[in-house]
Amino acid sequence: MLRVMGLMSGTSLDGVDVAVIETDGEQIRAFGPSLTMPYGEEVRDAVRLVLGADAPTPQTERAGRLLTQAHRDAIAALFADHPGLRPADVDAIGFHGQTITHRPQRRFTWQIGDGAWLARATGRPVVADFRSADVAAGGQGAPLVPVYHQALVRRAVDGGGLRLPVAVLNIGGVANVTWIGADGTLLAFDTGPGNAPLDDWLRQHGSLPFDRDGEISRAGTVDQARIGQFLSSSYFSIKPPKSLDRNDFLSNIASGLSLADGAATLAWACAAAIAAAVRAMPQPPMAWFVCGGGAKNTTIINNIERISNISVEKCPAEWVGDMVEAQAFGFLAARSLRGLPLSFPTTTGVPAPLCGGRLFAP
Ligand SMILES: Nc1ncnc2c1ncn2[C@@H]1O[C@H](COP(=O)(O)OP(=O)(O)OP(=O)(O)O)[C@@H](O)[C@H]1O
Ligand SMILES: CC(=O)N[C@H]1[C@@H]2OC[C@@H](O2)[C@@H](O)[C@@H]1O[C@H](C)C(=O)O
Repeated sequence: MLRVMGLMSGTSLDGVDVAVIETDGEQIRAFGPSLTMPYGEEVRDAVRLVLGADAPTPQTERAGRLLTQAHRDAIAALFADHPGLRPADVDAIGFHGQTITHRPQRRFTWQIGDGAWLARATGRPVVADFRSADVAAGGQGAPLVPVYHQALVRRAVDGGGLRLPVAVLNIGGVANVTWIGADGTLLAFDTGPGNAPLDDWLRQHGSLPFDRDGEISRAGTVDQARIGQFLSSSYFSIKPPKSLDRNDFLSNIASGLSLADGAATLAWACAAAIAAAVRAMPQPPMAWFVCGGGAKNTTIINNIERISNISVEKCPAEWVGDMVEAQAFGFLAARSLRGLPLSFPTTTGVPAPLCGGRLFAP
């Protein structure tokens, strides 16, 4: 068993999640401490400036440097909060970096962040660059979390009380789903926009970072004509596996609406895209389990239940919903070190199960 630390900086650009787990890359033995360190405006602005970049520039260098330093600071904060855990107790760090551009159809995906620098700064082996090998082999490069969702679900099934098939949702900036069948079959893909268009809408029109607890979207009226238009996007008829970049769906479906009606329409759009995902599954899931920050948006959660007619169940407490992605990159680091596959034909569309990640020694 390894003790690994996973680091995730997701598409919502809210901060770095750090989580420790004990695993051999197949089973999860224990969950360790975790924390979120929000980004300061300097890092967030530097990253926003380079979203969509496809070649290195002084701006991408700067964003990568600030981002990596913020990850080092988040790691230091975790050790400071947990003096019983020393750096030497961590066998490896899984460092996702920050996706700034994701164009798998051009075999291009770019996560900024300097794995070599982080390995030197922490004195620990770092596994980074998780998506490139998959994209180079013709896969979508995302989602990569499904194999970890599978391990979580297996543990919960063994513990009793969870019946298959289930669907584990991650609602971050973009939303993705992992369907797990009774025989362990995996099917995974990005369902559509998550919180990103809603966050952008509230930032631009309400000077708010996000729709806390779904309060603003709850107060508005959904514009169903715009939802109809949104659901006619070709993305929803593409067969999975499929993946998205943060800004593939922008907040312009809300243009001209009031703050609350725009928020209500965007929160419905996120849920309608999730409900539409059931059509691609071999069987409807018995329940949704929702991770990621969007799990706290009760409007989105209620909408998912209403549109899909499938209940959203509480995740087992040990999962720590906000930390699942960070835990996953620790798990993927362990798999990478053991040469186990990270992606599969049914999760990224890669032709055969494939390992990935690049190891940086300290
Ligand atoms: N209390 C809350 N109420 C409503 N929404 C919330 C709350 N807390 C967080 N969120 C939403 O969750 C988002 C952050 O989610 P998360 O950290 O899972 O995303 P991410 O990891 O950056 O994205 P991705 O999974 O796409 O890479 C915020 O931007 C916000 O929209
Ligand atoms: C290219 C990229 O970074 N994609 C992210 C993004 O955020 C959510 C969704 O889109 C998912 O496909 C993926 O992240 C998770 C962690 C994954 O790879 O499973």
